[in-house]
Amino acid sequence: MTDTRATHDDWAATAHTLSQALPYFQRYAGATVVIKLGGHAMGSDEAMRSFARDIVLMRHVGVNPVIVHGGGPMINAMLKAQGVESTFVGGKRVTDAATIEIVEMVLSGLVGKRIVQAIQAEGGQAVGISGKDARLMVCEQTDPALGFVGTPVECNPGFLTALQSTRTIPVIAPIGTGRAGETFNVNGDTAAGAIAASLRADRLLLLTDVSGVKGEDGEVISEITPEAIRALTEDGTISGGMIPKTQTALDAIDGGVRAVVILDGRVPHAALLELYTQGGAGTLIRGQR
Ligand SMILES: Nc1ncnc2c1ncn2[C@@H]1O[C@H](COP(=O)(O)OP(=O)(O)O)[C@@H](O)[C@H]1O
Ligand SMILES: CC(=O)N[C@@H](CCC(=O)OP(=O)(O)O)C(=O)O
Repeated sequence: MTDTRATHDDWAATAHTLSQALPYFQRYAGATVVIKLGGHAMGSDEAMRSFARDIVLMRHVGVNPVIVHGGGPMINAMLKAQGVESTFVGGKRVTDAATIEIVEMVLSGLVGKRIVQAIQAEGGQAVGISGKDARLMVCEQTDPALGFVGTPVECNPGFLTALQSTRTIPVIAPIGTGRAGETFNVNGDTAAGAIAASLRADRLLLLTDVSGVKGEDGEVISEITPEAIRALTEDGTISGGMIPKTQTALDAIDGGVRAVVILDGRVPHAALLELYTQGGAGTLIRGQR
């Protein structure tokens, strides 16, 4: 008897939570939300299942989710198996001709398809593409010293909105094409920012393995201004892999994205918490619109 009561109370709590989410469901119905899933945030099969389920739920309540993924640790493992060591400059991998082939194989072939399969296992429809497909991300070389690393200069948002009209969730690997048909390695955060700006997205969520941008005291900053980002980068508080993330946030906002959030993708249901509850965590960078 007591057990039945407890279960009933649990259900009542679940129903209450769902009911509380109504204003958020209404706010984000029809919104475009670009979610960047970093390699460090991907984790176990169970974490991937949970992420995929959340994305399918978002789709069902009217959000247009666009996934852009990373896969740095997976690329490192494959390069190591081939006896190749990578170096990073400002959070970007120095990419020679042999490395770009492995990067493309790992991102488009392995990581992207794993996410597609996970979404489809939860009942969604997803398609794995890279910035080469439909000229989604045309790039210029970022810096000759980085080799085949590209900066997106032109996107194809019309192709993504066409996918949205069939409720298909794009899963995008950060590989770009050059105007002369070269293949470029694009930092996952940079790619997500360019795509979010081209769509004038309502939200860009950068899911990583830290709880947000940390200040000098090591505490997460819940909301940060572009000026503070510049100051913390200059004094070295923001370093390594956090540089492309914060730079992406600034570029995305300049490009018309409403808001960017940098948050911990290892927290279960991180994206749902951010969109559908008051308990959204991480660091918010607000745009102008
Ligand atoms: N000020 C900072 N606040 C938080 N993380 C920082 C900061 N400066 C550097 N970092 C580093 O940035 C890392 C996130 O970047 P990265 O490893 O490239 O993530 P991902 O694989 O998710 O793209 C964190 O794990 C942390 O070590
Ligand atoms: C140019 C560049 O650095 N490209 C990245 C692309 C993958 C990525 O960004 O992965 P995470 O998001 O997991 O870090 C790389 O080669 O690692």
